[in-house]
Amino acid sequence: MTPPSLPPTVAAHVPTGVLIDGAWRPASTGRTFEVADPATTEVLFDVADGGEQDALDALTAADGAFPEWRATAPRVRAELLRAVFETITARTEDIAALVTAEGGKPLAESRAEVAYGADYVRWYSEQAVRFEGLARRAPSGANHQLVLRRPVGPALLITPWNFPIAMIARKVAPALAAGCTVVIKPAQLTPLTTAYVAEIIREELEGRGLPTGVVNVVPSASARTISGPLLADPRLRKLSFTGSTEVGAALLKASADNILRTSMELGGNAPFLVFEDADIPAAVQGAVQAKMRNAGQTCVAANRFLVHASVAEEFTAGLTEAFDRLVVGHGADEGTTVGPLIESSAVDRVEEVVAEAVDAGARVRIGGDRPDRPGYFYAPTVLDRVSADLRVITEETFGPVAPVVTFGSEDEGVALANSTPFGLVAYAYTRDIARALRLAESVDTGMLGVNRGLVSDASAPFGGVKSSGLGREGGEAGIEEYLDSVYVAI
Ligand SMILES: O=CCCC(=O)O
Repeated sequence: MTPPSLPPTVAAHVPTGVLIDGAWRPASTGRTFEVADPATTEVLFDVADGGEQDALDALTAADGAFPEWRATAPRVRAELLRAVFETITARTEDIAALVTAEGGKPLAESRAEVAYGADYVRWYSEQAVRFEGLARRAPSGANHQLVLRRPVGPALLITPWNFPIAMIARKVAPALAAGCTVVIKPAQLTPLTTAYVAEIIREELEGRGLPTGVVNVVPSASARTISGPLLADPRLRKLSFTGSTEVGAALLKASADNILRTSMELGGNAPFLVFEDADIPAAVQGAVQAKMRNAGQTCVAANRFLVHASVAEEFTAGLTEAFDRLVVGHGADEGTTVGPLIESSAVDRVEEVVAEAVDAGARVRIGGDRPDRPGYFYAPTVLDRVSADLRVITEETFGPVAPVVTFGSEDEGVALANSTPFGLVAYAYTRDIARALRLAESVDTGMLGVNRGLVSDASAPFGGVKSSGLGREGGEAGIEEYLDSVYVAI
């Protein structure tokens, strides 16, 4: 069934099987699972529910293709990725419609995500020919040292539902550029965009006579059914995962037996600090961007607004007015600026943490309820008088809720910012550059936005510290995750 949000011309080109060694086929289980539009709850597609046999077949294909793929000239890999970038960019409208249909985000955001995802592919097409090695005389003078780089091997890429093109692009592009082959396990809730992009890569591989097993895709309703046998198989050499800290920790344990290389992009609890010297209208604008991208469902979403007491009312009133101007609706409707949450349980959770805050004395400045319409919506919400020990502050809300907590000094603000096991991103608004540099030293974070509500950039190292993960995606660092060093003493 194709709802109006997904043009039939796009729907006709979405593969719904498993992709193994260059061919789409039904799952070996004979089962399918449903993918629905979160704005209407209508079912879009039945997708192959891959099982253990599909996972192992995909790894066999990736392992079989690896020797030939790693031996291709870097320029060949670069040109393949460049062609994929061009095709994704040319098909922006189709892919954006798909992102909106399965994930709910407004079309303008989906277009931005397509450009962001394509940018990873372009960046790694450029990096594919620029691996850094080393040649030098040993300090003893007795010999020379060469350090060569080579791909780690077949990689399992497990992606989340909230950015179905950007998250796969930033894993698959550096993997392919490095010479690795891959098995992709897309998110159960949004597997369609990944399948569409994988088909673009498959066509390019086939058209250039390159090994067809380089990219394999196994959708499944059970992530563990796919990851379990693959992590236990010594042919797999690398795991890259984006998702919750809880699942990431379990995957790290499962990766230990085969000593896998791992990259983990996990949960966050981003503080958004507004100091007394901040440009408040700019801070409000940045806050809307940092909070409301994908209706608050991003790992880099500002989760806690920590505001100096002297500017708290001006900031909170400005944020309330800005939220009042947002338009909640179906992402494909003209004018929508906030789409639905991904599923019913996500709305239940947001409702629960807001109710807990209100019971504890928080004040609802705007929102605080579900709009009266079908689909998984929650109203953009601003809360103030919030105590810092409530779940709306201590846990990642993953919804359109902005709780405001006040502080009295820079030290107190930093202490509040650091009072979490997470450290993915932080945002700070201040006119004082010395303070901004102090924050870069004192806030526990992998990324810091200074007077900016968005840090994501294909050419920059994205990743966190503490329970927010291991490794970096994007930039020069991203390809390192897929490369080993070989030191040669001559
Ligand atoms: O949700 C995680 C990734 C978001 C981003 O790359 O900006």
